[in-house]
Amino acid sequence: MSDLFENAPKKGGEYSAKDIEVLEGLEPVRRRPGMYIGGTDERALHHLVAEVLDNSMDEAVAGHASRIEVELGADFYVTVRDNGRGIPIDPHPKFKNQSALEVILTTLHSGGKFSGKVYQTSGGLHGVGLSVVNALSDDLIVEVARDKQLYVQHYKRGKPTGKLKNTGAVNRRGTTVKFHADPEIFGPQAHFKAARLYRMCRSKAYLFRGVEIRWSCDPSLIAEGDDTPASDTLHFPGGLSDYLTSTVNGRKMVTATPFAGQADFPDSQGRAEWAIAWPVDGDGFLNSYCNTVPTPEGGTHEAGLRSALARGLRAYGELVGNRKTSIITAEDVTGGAAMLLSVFIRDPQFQGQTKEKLASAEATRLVDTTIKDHFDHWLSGDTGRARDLLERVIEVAEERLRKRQDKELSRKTATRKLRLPGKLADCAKDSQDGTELFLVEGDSAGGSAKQARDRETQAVLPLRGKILNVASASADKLSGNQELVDLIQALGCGTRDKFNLDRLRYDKIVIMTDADVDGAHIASLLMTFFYREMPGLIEHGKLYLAQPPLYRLAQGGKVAYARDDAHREELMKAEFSGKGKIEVSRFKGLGEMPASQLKETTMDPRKRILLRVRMPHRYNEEERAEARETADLVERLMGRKPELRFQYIQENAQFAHDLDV
Ligand SMILES: Nc1ncnc2c1ncn2[C@@H]1O[C@H](COP(=O)(O)OP(=O)(O)OP(=O)(O)O)[C@@H](O)[C@H]1O
Ligand SMILES: [Mg+2]
Ligand SMILES: [Mg+2]
Repeated sequence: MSDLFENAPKKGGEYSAKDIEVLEGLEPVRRRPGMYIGGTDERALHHLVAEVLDNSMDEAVAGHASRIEVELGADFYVTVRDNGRGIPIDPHPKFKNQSALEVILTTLHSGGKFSGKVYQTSGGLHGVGLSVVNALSDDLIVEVARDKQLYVQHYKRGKPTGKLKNTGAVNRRGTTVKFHADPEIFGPQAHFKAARLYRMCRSKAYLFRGVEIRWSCDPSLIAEGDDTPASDTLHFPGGLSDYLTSTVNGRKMVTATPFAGQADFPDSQGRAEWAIAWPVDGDGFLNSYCNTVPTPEGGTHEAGLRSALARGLRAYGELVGNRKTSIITAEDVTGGAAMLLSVFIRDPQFQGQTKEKLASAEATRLVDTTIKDHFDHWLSGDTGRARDLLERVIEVAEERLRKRQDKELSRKTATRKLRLPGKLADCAKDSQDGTELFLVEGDSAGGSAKQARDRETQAVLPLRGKILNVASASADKLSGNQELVDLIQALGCGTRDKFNLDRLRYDKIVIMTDADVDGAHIASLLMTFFYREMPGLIEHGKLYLAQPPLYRLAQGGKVAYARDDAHREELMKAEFSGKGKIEVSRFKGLGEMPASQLKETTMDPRKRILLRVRMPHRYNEEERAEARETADLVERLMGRKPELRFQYIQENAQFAHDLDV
C-alpha cells in the first residue's frame, strides 16, 4: 500500500487532490459564464434581462401580477418591476441566518418552481436565473414590497454588501430588480440596446394577454434611424394573432385569413396558441415559445406543429381526391409559412439554461393532436381557402421535385458547361456530396495544400495576394477582380439574387490562411465577401475556417502542434515532461509546412478542427433584426480597422467551434 504512494512520481506530471478545486457559491458562474448564459457576447448580455423579465412573466402567468415595468437608464442600469407577490423575505428554514431572498440571489438551484405548487406553467425551472444575473452584475439592488412593507438589499458581483433592510411602509406589492452588467465579464464596451430590449418586452406582451408591460428608456439611448419608442405601454388582447398581423404587415397571403387559435391540452396539461399564414412570396419563419421563453432552436413543440399541418392538409387533399396530395411533405406545407407558436406546459424540459430548445417529449403529441383538430375544422370550414392552400403547397412540392432532379445531374456535366478557373485543383469525385474546397493564400501554400489533400474529395483554389476589401467595393469593382471571379466560378452557385445553393459544387468551403495577422485579415475579407454576396452559404452552414497550427513542439519522439501562444504554453505543461529540451518551431506560413504535416494538422477530416462560420441563429422576426445589427457589426469590423478584425477572429477561434459572424 505505502509502496504505491511512494512510487508515485513527485515531479513534473504531479496531479493530486490539491489540484481539484471546488468552486463555492456563485464563483462558478463568474468563472464559466458561458455555461449559464451561453457566452459573454451581446446575446448573452441581453439574456440577463430575459432572466429577470421571465421571473416577472412567470408571476403574471400564474395570475399574481398584471403589470411589469422595464426601464433602461442612461447609466445602462436595467430595472424590472412587477406587481406580483414579491420574493419571499422570511428566514429560510434551511439557512437560518439568511432570508429566502438572499438564498435565492446567492445560491444556484434555489427557487419556488421545482414542485409546481406555487407556479404551474413557469418559464423558470432551474432556480438559477436570478442568482446568475446577480453573479454577473457589478451592482444589483432588489426591492420587495410585501405585506405593506418595503425591503431592500444591495449586492455586488453576487455578494450582499449589507443586510436586508426594512425601509418602512408601502402601499403596493411586488418585486423590483435593478442591475448593471459587470464590465469585467462582458467587456467595457458592451451595453444593453434599447431596440433589443423593447422587442423582447413586446414579444412577451404578445405572448400573454393578461399582462401589461410598460417600457421606457432614456431617449439618448435610441440610435438615429431606430424607431424604438422611448416609452410605450404594451398590452395585446389579441395575442399571437395580433403579433402575426404586425409581423407580416402588408404582405400578400395565399389565404385571406390566417389559421389562428388557442386551445387547452387535455387533463390540464397546459395549452397552445398559434397563428399561421402563408405569404405569397414564400418567405416564411417560425417563432416558437414555451411558457413565454423564446425557443429559437425549436424543439418538440415545433415538431408537433409541423406534423399537424402536414397531416391536416394531406388528409384534406385525399378527401377532395387530389391525386398529387401524396407528394406533399411537412416542409412543403410549413417551409414558406409565417408561423407563431406558443405553448404553456408543466415542468418543461429545455436544453441548457438559455432554454433555446424545448426537449419535453410529450409536447409533440399534445401540440400535434390539438392543432390538427383545429386545422381540420379550419380547412373544411371554407373550401375556397382550403383549395387555394392545397394548390399552392402542391406547387411548392413540384418545384422541390424538379430541383432535386436538376441536382441529380452529375456535377461533371455542370462542370463541363462551366468554365472552371485554371488554378483550381479540382477533386475527382463527381457529386457534391462530401467534397471540400480549400481557399488558400498564395501559390506556395497552394502547392503544399495540393500535395496534402485527398484528391478524391478535396479541391484547392489558391488566391493571390489580398483580395479586394469587398465590404466597401461596388458591384462592378467586384466583377473586375479576377480572384473573386475565379472564386465565384469555382463555387458555381452564383451570387446575391442569383444565388442557388443546389448548384454549389462542394459540400464545404474551407478558408485556410496562415495563423498570423495577414492570414486573419484575408480570412475576414473572405468572410465579408461571402456574407455580402452569398449569405445563403453561411446560413446553410457551408463555410468553415481551417485552424492551422502556429507552432510545432517536439521532445524525443513526441510531437504536438499549437494554435497560438496560449495553446503552446498549455501543451508544454500538459503534454511534455519537465525533463529534456522541448524543441519549438514556429511555422512561417502554410507554404513552409511540409505537406504531411499540413495534412495531419489541418486538412485530414479525421484529425483537424474546423470552425463553422454561422449567422446568428435562425430566421424569425427578432433574429432577423439581430442579423441586420450583425450586418452593421461586420461592416464596422471589416470596414476599417484591421486590428479589430484580427482580434475578432482570434477570440472567436479560441472559444467556439461555431463562429458567429
Ligand atoms: N419577480 C418575482 N416574483 C416572485 N418570485 C420571484 C420573482 N423572481 C424570482 N422569484 C422567486 O425566486 C426563485 C428563483 O428565481 P430564479 O430566476 O433564480 O430561478 P427560477 O425562475 O426558479 O428558474 P430559472 O433558473 O429557470 O429561471 C423563483 O423560483 C421564484 O420563487
Ligand atoms: Mg427564473
Ligand atoms: Mg436562483
